[in-house]
Amino acid sequence: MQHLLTAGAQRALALAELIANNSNDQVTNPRHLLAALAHEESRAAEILQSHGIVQNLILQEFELTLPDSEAESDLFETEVPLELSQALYRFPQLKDVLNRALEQASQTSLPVEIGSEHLLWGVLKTEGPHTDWLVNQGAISSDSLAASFQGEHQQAGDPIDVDFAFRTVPATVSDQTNTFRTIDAAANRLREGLRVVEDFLRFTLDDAHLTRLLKTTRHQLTEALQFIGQDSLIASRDTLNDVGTAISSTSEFDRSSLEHLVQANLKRVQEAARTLEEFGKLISVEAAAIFKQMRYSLYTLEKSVLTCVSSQHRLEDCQLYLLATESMCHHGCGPAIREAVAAGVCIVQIREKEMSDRQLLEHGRRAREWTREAGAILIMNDRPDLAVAIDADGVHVGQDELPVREVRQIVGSRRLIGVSTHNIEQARQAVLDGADYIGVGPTFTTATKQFAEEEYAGLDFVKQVAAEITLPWFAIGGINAENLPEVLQAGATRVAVSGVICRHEQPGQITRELLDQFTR
Ligand SMILES: Cc1ncc(COP(=O)(O)OP(=O)(O)O)c(N)n1
Ligand SMILES: Cc1nc(C(=O)O)sc1CCOP(=O)(O)O
Ligand SMILES: [Mg+2]
Repeated sequence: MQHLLTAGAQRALALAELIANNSNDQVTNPRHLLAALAHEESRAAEILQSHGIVQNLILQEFELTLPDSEAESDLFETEVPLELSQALYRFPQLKDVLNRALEQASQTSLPVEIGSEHLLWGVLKTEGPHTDWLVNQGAISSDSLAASFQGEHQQAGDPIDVDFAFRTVPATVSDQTNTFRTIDAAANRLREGLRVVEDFLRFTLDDAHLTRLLKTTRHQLTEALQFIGQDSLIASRDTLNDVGTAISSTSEFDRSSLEHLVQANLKRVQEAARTLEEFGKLISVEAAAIFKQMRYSLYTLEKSVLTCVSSQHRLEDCQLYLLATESMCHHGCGPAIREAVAAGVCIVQIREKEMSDRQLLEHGRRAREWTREAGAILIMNDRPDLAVAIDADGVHVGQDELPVREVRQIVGSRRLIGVSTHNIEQARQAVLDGADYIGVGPTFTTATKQFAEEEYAGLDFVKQVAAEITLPWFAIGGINAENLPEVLQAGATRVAVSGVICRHEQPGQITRELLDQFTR
């Protein structure tokens, strides 16, 4: 439910803020607001004057000063309607005043915007030196003010100059309470679900990148709830009477694996975010917008977490990846691929830049046979369409080629999509885009592909990825039997090579030498 403040009430709050600043006070308090309410020709000022209380008296009593006239005239420029939740956020020390003002504004049969007279009511209802002083000074208290709201002007049908503005949305106090209760319950569900997912990311997956993404979601929740008002949520909480707490579905206890558990909790937090978004719309548009963003982040997180888990299974024993190019091999690709997979390479990429589509199709079909016989994974470089045509297990794309989302449309959900990355931002993004594995390089100088000097990402990039990414990744670029120990030392557990195997007289033998190093 949104509660707008009338223009007069907004001006009073803004002026109170200026008075606080001018008086070197850190935060705006009820005395600043009282001085502001007495200032302009609003209903509140009228009421105060009718009790003999004028602005100068307040300023003197509480040693406050007004801002200069230029700053003050800026207040009349305010055009954007201010919502109660925003005011609560902006004026934390006026929280009680604003909540009291809302209570009073909600007393009428039709909901009203919160006007200056409601703020005055809130000021009078909030204990402090100002309430005692007001009683002594002009015998004005919340009780004496009650009449102004209850009968007088409404019964007379005399629309005296108040800044009421009637709204057409029906609202009852009980509707409000129920909305807050719903939001409170959904926020708790979301928080609990996020905690389960976070523990999985930290202790099972041990993924710093995804853990950070989850933390951002947690901060978004806190930020959005500030627009709603924590106090309203706690005030509306009624756990004993919440029928939901007594219901537990059997599916709640049906968790067959860690993967299932994390997926169930990711679904739970998405549902909670949707509830927050929908009910949040009734309280604050800002909060609802943040809840919506959260929901999308949670979809991305779900996709990334599940892809990560499933790719780790699919590429579990894949330490060495061969990029095979016909022209680089001594006796053609066939012997190189067959020998390499027999020696333990478990993933092969067809990387041909010179072949026509027809040649590539034929070559790809042969490679499919060689790899299938050996139980190895086959990836097509650059061409999602040909990956499908030869029934490859996946496709590899670079930063300038089709994005993952488009490639997925072509290759379907089961085929692997690999993405080349050359810096940590690209690596993080590839994880969020739904890549099944990433290439991380170039690590060392290579004769296989041309890179400018500044394009070499080196071992530092390998170390960065090792520190935060658990989606399977392959260090690549100039890796050979001599420098492989350094790459493994930097944190790589998987490596992709081309020249070192393709250009070798005995591809099987060098494959074994490379693989031996993983077990040392
Ligand atoms: C495993 C792996 N990593 C990186 C690449 C490089 O791909 P890309 O940047 O698209 O360059 P080309 O190989 O297409 O020249 C790769 N192919 N495989
Ligand atoms: C094709 C390719 N892509 C790279 C990248 O960093 O994206 S490095 C590279 C060359 C890999 O071959 P070799 O093992 O012979 O150096
Ligand atoms: Mg490419």
